[in-house]
Amino acid sequence: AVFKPENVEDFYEIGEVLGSGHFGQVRQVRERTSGNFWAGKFLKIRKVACSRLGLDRSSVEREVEILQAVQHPNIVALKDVFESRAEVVLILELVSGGELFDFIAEKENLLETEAIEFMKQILEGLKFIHCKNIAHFDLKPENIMLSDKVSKPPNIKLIDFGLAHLFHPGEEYKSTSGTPQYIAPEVISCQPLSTAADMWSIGVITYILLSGLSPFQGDTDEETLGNVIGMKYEFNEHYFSLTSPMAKDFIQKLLMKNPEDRMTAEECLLHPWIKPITPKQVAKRNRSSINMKN
Ligand SMILES: Cc1ccnnc1
Repeated sequence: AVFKPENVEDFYEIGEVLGSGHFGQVRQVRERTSGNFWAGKFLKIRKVACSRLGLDRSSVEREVEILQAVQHPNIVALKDVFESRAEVVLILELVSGGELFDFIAEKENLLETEAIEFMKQILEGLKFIHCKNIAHFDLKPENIMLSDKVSKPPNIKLIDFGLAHLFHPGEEYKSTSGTPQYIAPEVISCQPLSTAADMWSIGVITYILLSGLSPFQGDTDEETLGNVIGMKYEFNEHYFSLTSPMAKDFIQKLLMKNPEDRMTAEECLLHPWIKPITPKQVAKRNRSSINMKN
């Protein structure tokens, strides 16, 4: 694929840095014709294959293909792509509401019903990409953002598809990238991966959302990875006393060692914690709240 060879600065005024990561930098940009704001993701392309710096051009082409395939209200939209000699710039929808977890931390008390509203949107986005045989493979709180700071309820956007993968029928895919706290056991033990690896990450994210604790985190990455492989986690009564049994059941059905045993995004949306069936269940859920003590 060839991206626009024009100079991105002929069309966009480059603004402040919004974030940076393994890929390069994301900066706010302003479209000169319309005055609208977007996010420019500046990716360094490596000139020689053996260089450690920068990204392989083919991996950038993959990210662009995937973003073009996943147009959904809960997935960050791709508008344009420019390339210069050593850089590719993705022009993305501007997501300016900050990270989900910063939003939770700022609020006083958060009912499980509000946490469920967030989870529903995350799961709708995941259900959409998974039904297209695409896995995100880097789900973590930093990659779950709010579109703005004013919408009620806030609108969730999944960002950073730099590690995402489109599965072709019958293909085996292995990768060891991801963030230790959130990666599934099969990633660590180099087994073939599937969209179920994303569902494990959702289990970890839900556990943290409800308790403020990270289920497998150790003092070092090695310790964390050991805890994930050993399935060593618990619902410490001191942090989970206010959490409903349905919420714990939801998490347990995602933190399963065997990827095939885990709920899919579609099954999560039908789980009683997310989609209560009886008014009694709704009442039980509303009596519980998030533990904001820590
Ligand atoms: C960090 C970021 C990424 C994409 N869009 N807006 C902000």
